Amino acid sequence: MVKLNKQLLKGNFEFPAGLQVQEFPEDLPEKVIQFGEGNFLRAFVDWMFHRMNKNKLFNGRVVVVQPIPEGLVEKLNEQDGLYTLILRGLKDGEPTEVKEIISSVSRGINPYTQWDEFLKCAENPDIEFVISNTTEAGISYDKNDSLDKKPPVSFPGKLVAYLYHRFKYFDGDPARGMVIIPCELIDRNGDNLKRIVLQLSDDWNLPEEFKTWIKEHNTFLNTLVDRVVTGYPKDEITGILAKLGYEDELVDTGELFHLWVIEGPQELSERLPFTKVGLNVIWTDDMTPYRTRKVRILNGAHTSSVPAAFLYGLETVGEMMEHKVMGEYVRQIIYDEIIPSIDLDEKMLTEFADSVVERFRNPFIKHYLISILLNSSSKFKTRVLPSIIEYQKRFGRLPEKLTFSMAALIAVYKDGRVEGTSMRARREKGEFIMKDDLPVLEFFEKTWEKYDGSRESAHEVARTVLSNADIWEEDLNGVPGLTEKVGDYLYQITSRGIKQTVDRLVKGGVQ
Ligand SMILES: NC(=O)c1ccc[n+]([C@@H]2O[C@H](COP(=O)([O-])OP(=O)(O)OC[C@H]3O[C@@H](n4cnc5c(N)ncnc54)[C@H](O)[C@@H]3O)[C@@H](O)[C@H]2O)c1
Ligand SMILES: O=P(O)(O)OC[C@@H](O)[C@@H](O)[C@H](O)[C@H](O)CO
Repeated sequence: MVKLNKQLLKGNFEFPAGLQVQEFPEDLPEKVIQFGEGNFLRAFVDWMFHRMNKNKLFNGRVVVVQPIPEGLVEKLNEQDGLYTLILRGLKDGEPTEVKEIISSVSRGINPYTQWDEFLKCAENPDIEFVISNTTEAGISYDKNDSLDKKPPVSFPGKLVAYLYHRFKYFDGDPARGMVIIPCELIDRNGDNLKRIVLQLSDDWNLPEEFKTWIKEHNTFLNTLVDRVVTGYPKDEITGILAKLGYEDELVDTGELFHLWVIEGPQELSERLPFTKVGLNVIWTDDMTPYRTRKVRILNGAHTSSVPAAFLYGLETVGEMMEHKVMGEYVRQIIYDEIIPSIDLDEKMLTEFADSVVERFRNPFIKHYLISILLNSSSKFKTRVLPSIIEYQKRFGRLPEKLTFSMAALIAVYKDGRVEGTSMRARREKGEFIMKDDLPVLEFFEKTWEKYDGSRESAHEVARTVLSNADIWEEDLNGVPGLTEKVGDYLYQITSRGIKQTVDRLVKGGVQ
């Protein structure tokens, strides 16, 4: 089979009907440097730049930097930055599939083997924007990082190296400051990235003038992204490629829905005219309500329902939503516990929740529970725990199902064995590989080893887990009633099994 690359676009290859293909944009300059080549950015930001280019609006391309040693830039370069994006869902009630070859990526750079090439991008005056999505783990301060490492280990370290090179090359020219737009799903991603960039600049004794240039002439924006991206469609790839007629190792899939909230000055919306091509991008001066709504309802519902659904034996979000018990469990969690815990307009929250339920039910995408389970402990802290704590404060009692969801998450690690950097764990249906931070996996392995099957021992597991301030940033045994309830649920899950426990919980029978 022929491979997707620019020759294919330039030649007479007969692309299948229904696939949108643009002329290869050879002459467009690179205007964006992007840290991260993952599924999400390719199905979201790069798709947006592509849409603008198609409408002759942005007229620029994205040079993609691989943030860690392993990644996809080699494959990206083999395909001249091209890949096929398949978006699926209901549009005006009709099943819709949009297939398109995305051509906004100019090339990929691996800074581990192409450090000079990476720095050369800092010398390019056309490159004005930095985009990133390096997972929640990416925007973190590493005090051992160093400018002498080529490249520095962390993403913020690489960004400092880039900005410092630019600062020196353009002699501190204020006009060469960058607009930095992170997409990581952490609270106030732009503010946090800026804080770490300045901290590293201090640690590395970089000149005061550089730090002033960062503060005064570079803009760090806070953003919130929303689109379910299901990535490479491993189950259906043979059929998809047969229909496309060419080989593409970077096929990406996701839902039709998208929303990008950017907290930033209106004048930037002129330089980044996403809305002019109908993209759902909101420029605002306060993204907090959007973030609270999305992270607590959509991500919170995922993170609180997936452990139980996965232990139950289900595989995808779609299956979970259509399941008689689990589907009801998710709805009860959203409407009876998460929404009442949030201090925002209830009507607005309910409308958003309705749309989330519909998106979760999207029958045209396969969102695997196991991929949502990845790094669940840190996600639980930011996405679910605030709902538990705030519900407790508002109503003087714990939300049953969210509290149970904590026990279900702890139960996922039961009898798991750490192997290398992941854990071999077991549900009724069979073995699976659980991925989380290594210290977290080791902690759960050790904690469960002491379990003897008794109620007291289940309470001890709950007490030990809740006391781990490295995971929760506080000792959660201080939350009234939490240890007791989580311990009870752990005992029920391990003695009766997950199915019976959830079934009774949903029908209001467990206590
Ligand atoms: N997939 C979705 O539906 C979706 C939707 C919204 C937001 N997100 C966010 O996007 C993130 C990435 O999702 P994805 O689907 O693109 O995953 P992916 O695995 O395809 O890509 C992950 C990217 O992060 C980089 N990365 C991983 N660990 C890193 C580290 N420690 N330091 C620096 N870079 C690191 C990788 O190099 C890669 O570029 C997720 O963490 C999620 O919070 C995903
Ligand atoms: O991508 P993660 O692993 O951070 O979280 C899993 C899902 O909750 C997430 O991908 C959502 O589908 C997404 O945030 C929707 O915008």
